[in-house]
Amino acid sequence: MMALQGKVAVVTGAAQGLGKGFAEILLQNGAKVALLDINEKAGKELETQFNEAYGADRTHFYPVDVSSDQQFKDAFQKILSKFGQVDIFCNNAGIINEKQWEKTVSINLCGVVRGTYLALEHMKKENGGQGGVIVNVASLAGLGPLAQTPIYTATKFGVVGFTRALALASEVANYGVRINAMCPAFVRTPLIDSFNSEEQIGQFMGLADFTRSLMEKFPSLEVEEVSKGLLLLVKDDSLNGACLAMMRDGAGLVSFPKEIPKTPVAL
Ligand SMILES: NC(=O)C1=CN([C@@H]2O[C@H](COP(=O)(O)OP(=O)(O)OC[C@H]3O[C@@H](n4cnc5c(N)ncnc54)[C@H](O)[C@@H]3O)[C@@H](O)[C@H]2O)C=CC1
Ligand SMILES: CCC(=O)/C=C/C=C\C[C@@H](O)/C=C/C=C/C=C\[C@@H](O)CCCC(=O)O
Repeated sequence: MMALQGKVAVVTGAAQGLGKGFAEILLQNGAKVALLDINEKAGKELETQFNEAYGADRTHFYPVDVSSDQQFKDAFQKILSKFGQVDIFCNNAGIINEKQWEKTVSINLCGVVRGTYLALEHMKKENGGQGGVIVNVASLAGLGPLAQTPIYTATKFGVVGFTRALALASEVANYGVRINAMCPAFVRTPLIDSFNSEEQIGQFMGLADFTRSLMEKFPSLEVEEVSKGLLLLVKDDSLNGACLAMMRDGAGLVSFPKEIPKTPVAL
């Protein structure tokens, strides 16, 4: 198991919700944490709160829009200057917006790719790196479709596929970096009310009742529960290419079929 004492972690979308919970559990386990978020006010407030709670200079906030290549790269350089290294990188920032769908793709998928590649270039042994672990936050909607949010679903399937492919590349090329995905069901954060918002859901507002039925089938998790899942994926150094599915009735590592299950058809 990876010891976190003295390790340096980066969490995107850290100002609230799951990212805040992930940052806190990493601090509680001895890591230093760089908080990245587009919400500067909330990020600075959280930096103060965490430094008071866990010790001065254990946390630093960096205002970053993960859809901006330059902002992400600039922040990463500042993090290396301040902390000297990055051992853990959690790509968590994400939105639901089916109307501004290119924005959703740029944040949820492209933002994860940007963060992953920044971390990998720094961590991989062939570049003189010390190795490390990257956790990409997908969703259960990256394993099973959410009818009301086809674009959000597409981005989360993309995060799962990208994470699994890069984990395999890391294994084959011996990068010394583990890359895993988190696939939680509904979690009690501000994001969960998106399905009621015409501004975010647009043409799919009529499917709100279907989502409500799904929320009965998959009752909401608490941030604290999901944060324990993050800690597992970070600490268990046997896990690479793992997808942790998390639902109220329990969590488990997804077993992807070696063969594609199919029903034969006559062509
Ligand atoms: N809440 C839920 O039910 C579930 C959420 N997830 C995923 O977990 C991640 C976090 O979601 P929540 O904490 O629930 O959402 P949230 O809306 O509470 O927090 C998201 C955070 O990301 C930040 N953010 C948004 N756009 C950004 C950008 N362009 N650059 C940097 N930061 C940005 C926001 O300012 C906010 O602090 C997302 O990727 C989401 O898809 C996955 C499964 C379930
Ligand atoms: C409708 C989307 C929305 O507005 C609210 C989303 C809330 C949280 C974010 C999302 O990541 C949660 C996804 C939970 C998905 C749960 C189940 C689906 O994957 C359907 C699985 C298909 C099935 O087995 O029924």
